[in-house]
Amino acid sequence: MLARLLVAPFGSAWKLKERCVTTRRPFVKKVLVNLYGLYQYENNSSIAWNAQFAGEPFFPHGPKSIFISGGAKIGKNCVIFQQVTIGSNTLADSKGAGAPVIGDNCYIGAGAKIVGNVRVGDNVRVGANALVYKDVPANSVVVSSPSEIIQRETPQDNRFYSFQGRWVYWEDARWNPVTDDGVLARLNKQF
Ligand SMILES: CC(=O)SCCNC(=O)CCNC(=O)[C@H](O)C(C)(C)COP(=O)(O)OP(=O)(O)OC[C@H]1O[C@@H](n2cnc3c(N)ncnc32)[C@H](O)[C@@H]1OP(=O)(O)O
Repeated sequence: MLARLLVAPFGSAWKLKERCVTTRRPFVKKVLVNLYGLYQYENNSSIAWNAQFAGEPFFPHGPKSIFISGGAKIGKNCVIFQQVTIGSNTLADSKGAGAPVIGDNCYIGAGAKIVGNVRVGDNVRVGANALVYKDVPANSVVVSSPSEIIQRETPQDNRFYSFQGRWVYWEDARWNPVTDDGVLARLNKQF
């Protein structure tokens, strides 16, 4: 809240980020970078002030829980969902050491992780929760493991929970103790 108020005179956090880059005077730069950092902290994000963007991206759910390394380069007109990481690999002897370079018009789904010295071409779709550590050619879609159904036609009893030594279930917007002896016997047998 405080950071949002302090950022308001700059027009937006994005404009503040640009000022962090263009400001030459060291003391002013330090103040701006710290204010920008506070704003990121309040959003549970860390989009580095010196990460290079060819244009302002669109954050459909706001810049929340998004981590982008200072070494990353990102093209114009990109869409970046929440919980995305675009991160550096800083292990000196690693094959993937370096930071991602992402093209124009990319769409990066929620929770995707793009790490290390990878090139993602223009017009790429990165699926939700994808882990990208190898180059992705332009005009492609990249996803990680598909979801797998491991049981079918087996009703799942998701009602009962063990809490502080008692069995409880959630109903009418509150936790209720299990009192049915039959249910209790079954639950105690299982655990
Ligand atoms: C609160 C909120 O709403 S936040 C919004 C969150 N939404 C997102 O993050 C959207 C991210 N988008 C996705 O993940 C999309 O599914 C995309 C971008 C991967 C879809 O790309 P499309 O080119 O349209 O692919 P399409 O839907 O046709 O699916 C192609 C294949 O990928 C699979 N697939 C789709 N998404 C994923 C994924 N995230 N992970 C793994 N596999 C996936 C599909 O099952 C399909 O498999 P099949 O060919 O074996 O049937």
